[in-house]
Amino acid sequence: MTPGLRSGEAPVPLRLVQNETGAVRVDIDAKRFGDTLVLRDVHFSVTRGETVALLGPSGIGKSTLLRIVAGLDRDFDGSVARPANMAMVFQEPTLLPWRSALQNILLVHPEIPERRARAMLARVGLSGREQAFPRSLSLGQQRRLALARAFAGCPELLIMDEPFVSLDPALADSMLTLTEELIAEARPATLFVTHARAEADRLASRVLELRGSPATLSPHLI
Ligand SMILES: Nc1ncnc2c1ncn2[C@@H]1O[C@H](COP(=O)(O)OP(=O)(O)OP(=O)(O)O)[C@@H](O)[C@H]1O
Repeated sequence: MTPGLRSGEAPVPLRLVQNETGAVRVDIDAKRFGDTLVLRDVHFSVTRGETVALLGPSGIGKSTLLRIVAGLDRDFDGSVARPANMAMVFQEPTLLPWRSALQNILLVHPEIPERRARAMLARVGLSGREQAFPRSLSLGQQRRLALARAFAGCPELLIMDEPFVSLDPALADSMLTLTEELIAEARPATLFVTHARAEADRLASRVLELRGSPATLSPHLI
């Protein structure tokens, strides 16, 4: 029997389909690494304009879940329906070191006009730094550039993996405010991982928590 299924149920074919509504539908029956079952019966949706925080202890499977939702890991039992236009923000800014701030946006979004890339840089407070290389930017500026790049393509789905971790409190606060504003403008379906309950309470309209071994979802209303 396919793992994660109850007796009598038909196996769900592995598929990753495009969702035209801008919403995300996640149905993970099982995710294994080798013989180890990491995720079991993880089912949830995120609608367009909704921000959902994903909490859980270290090593429980949060990043694994994000990678499945993003389509980076297709080796699981179940299905994910998501919009095609997606952006990801990681703990590290993951910028191209030998490209200018402007090129870091345009190379990822060849479809947008240069004026939009410049406008996004201005929107995140990097006006005048268009030709700067990432290493000449402060960590806060690099994170702002990563946000500008994520939002430049008007994503329908935004996935963030601990985007504010290891920032000093003042910088984390200003990044949170900027992210809140950008999300309010673009209204993507947003799913983000955090260890900080305060971040979840501030940004998210709903909190999901992974618990147990193998991990499954325990929903919380806030
Ligand atoms: N590529 C892999 N191969 C084998 N095991 C893996 C792989 N990636 C993750 N794991 C294991 O899967 C489990 C979940 O890992 P994951 O990184 O998703 O946890 P996490 O909740 O994001 O942790 P953290 O909060 O520390 O980042 C862990 O036990 C990890 O060791």
